[in-house]
Amino acid sequence: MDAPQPSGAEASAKVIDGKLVAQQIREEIAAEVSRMKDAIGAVPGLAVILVGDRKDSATYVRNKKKACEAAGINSFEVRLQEDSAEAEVLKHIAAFNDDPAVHGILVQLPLPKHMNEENVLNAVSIEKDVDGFHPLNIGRLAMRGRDPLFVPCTPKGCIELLRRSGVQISGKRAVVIGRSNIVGMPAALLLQREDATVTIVHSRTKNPEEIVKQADIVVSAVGQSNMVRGSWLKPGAVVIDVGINAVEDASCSRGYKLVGDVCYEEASKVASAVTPVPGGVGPMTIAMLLSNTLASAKRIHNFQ
Ligand SMILES: Nc1nc2c(c(=O)[nH]1)N[C@@H](CN(C=O)c1ccc(C(=O)N[C@@H](CCC(=O)O)C(=O)O)cc1)CN2
Ligand SMILES: [Mg+2]
Repeated sequence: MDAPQPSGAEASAKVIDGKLVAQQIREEIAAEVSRMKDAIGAVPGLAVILVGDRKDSATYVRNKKKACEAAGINSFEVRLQEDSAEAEVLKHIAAFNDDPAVHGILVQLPLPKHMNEENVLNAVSIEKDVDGFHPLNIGRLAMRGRDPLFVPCTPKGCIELLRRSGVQISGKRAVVIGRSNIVGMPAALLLQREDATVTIVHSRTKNPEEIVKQADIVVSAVGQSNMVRGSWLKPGAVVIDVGINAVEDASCSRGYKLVGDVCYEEASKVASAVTPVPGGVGPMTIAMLLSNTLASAKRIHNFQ
């Protein structure tokens, strides 16, 4: 899409409906899982390890399990107490690495502070690393001519949303705001692999708004509500808002509402397309996890 360029105050960006796209992808995956089961009798399996009692993590894990069920994917779950030893997590990872019914393993993040995230992520077999967080998979993402076995789900979801919305990436200027290991860095690498010219803006960047203003595609993943203003955006830019920030709102039954990093009202007057929060990138994360799990099972069973 070489987007129409909204200019006046009335202009309204296209809403990129991540919930709808994710649902379509989940249906495609369910059909593939069924085709695989019918053809070779094998069903993809996802193992999830959850440590501690964070409510948000428990919700994400529950939603992953439900999504697996709906797609016909088997799921296995291990829940450990907050004060469990790191060795306990490593023991479960080793067992899942050896289990032929398991094609994907993920450890829900963040881990409790006393655990070394790097040790834990390194322990997942790269062949089952459906979160794409193993350093070998991330390293391959960063290299030309090398392909990772898996790509992290949220950044993969951003690219898939752009692709399915008809947004051309090749040759465009992309700015990624934020440099986290799970979103910002892999998103920048993926955009670069799609032949965008990529700049990363981070907490030490001087005049971030001037850099963001040059972007045809903006991916924001910082976790600061309404940080990116309409005035930061180039008219016609495509905005992918990865931030999920809770802000107090007494009119909501749970006492807060979720907003993104981008001031949505302002952005929708300047951008050509924008993802909402909630209902934008978030649902794509789980759809991409199912996609990686199916791909892993197909790879392991040599099924096309
Ligand atoms: N091992 C991992 N840990 C974490 C990941 C990950 O990909 N792998 N990502 C996030 C959490 N996450 C999945 O784990 C996740 C976040 C958000 C959503 C989502 O659908 N969000 C909804 C809003 C949900 C709500 O109402 O609270 C949306 O944006 O519309 C799905 C998955 C950190 N940890
Ligand atoms: Mg950051």
